[in-house]
Amino acid sequence: MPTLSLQQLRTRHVGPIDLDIAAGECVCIRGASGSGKSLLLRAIADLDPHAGAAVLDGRACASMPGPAWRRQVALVMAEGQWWADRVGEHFPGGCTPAWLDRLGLPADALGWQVARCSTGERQRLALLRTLMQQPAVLLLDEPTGNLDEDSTARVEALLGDYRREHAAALLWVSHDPRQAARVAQRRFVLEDDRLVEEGEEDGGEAASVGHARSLGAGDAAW
Ligand SMILES: Nc1ncnc2c1ncn2[C@@H]1O[C@H](COP(=O)(O)OP(=O)(O)OP(=O)(O)O)[C@@H](O)[C@H]1O
Repeated sequence: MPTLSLQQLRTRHVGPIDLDIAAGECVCIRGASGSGKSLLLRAIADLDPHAGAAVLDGRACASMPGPAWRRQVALVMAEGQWWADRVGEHFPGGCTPAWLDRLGLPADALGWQVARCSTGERQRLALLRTLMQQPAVLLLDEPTGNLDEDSTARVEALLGDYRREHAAALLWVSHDPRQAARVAQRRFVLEDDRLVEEGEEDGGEAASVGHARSLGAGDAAW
């Protein structure tokens, strides 16, 4: 059974989409600016109007309250949302220095005022905050969009470890085809309101509409 299953999912701009993402699999979506990638992630997180169904381990989104769904199917937006002044107030369970260090953040970062954080610091802290909740699915909206090369590598490595250690399903929106090739087992482009699967590295043509196969043994390990 896939971890996340999108069944005839339609948003204002996209669909219907059928897509299964297996436990431990990363699927990347690229597409032109304005093609509807963020709206698709927001619909899966049940934050925007949509038709069709999103199903987590056999349980439909519609069968549970939105906050409970989003604890398991977590949307990570570029800079996150911040409701308190101090960074640490957004980490109710705390965060060890080791986790902060993995993203190149100092041990005292939880004591910072949110207002002083740079865009890239907010992006990394928002990601860490979400990982602390240990969601089964991560909906990642350009998670390295504001980051330099070193921080991008750190985020990619951390998310790779999280995916493997938690058998998490990742749906990763990126504008960078090289990043998509590095991090994802399957890659799609959002074109003409539908997901078109990209061909393999041997130059194969874009293959199919977003009906998914599950991650199989021997798929690329990242
Ligand atoms: N609340 C809204 N009402 C009407 N249209 C909207 C709304 N929110 C977004 N849109 C439009 O929907 C389209 C898709 O937006 P979306 O943010 O999903 O694009 P995107 O593919 O993520 O783009 P980018 O790569 O630039 O982030 C855009 O044309 C946007 O203007």
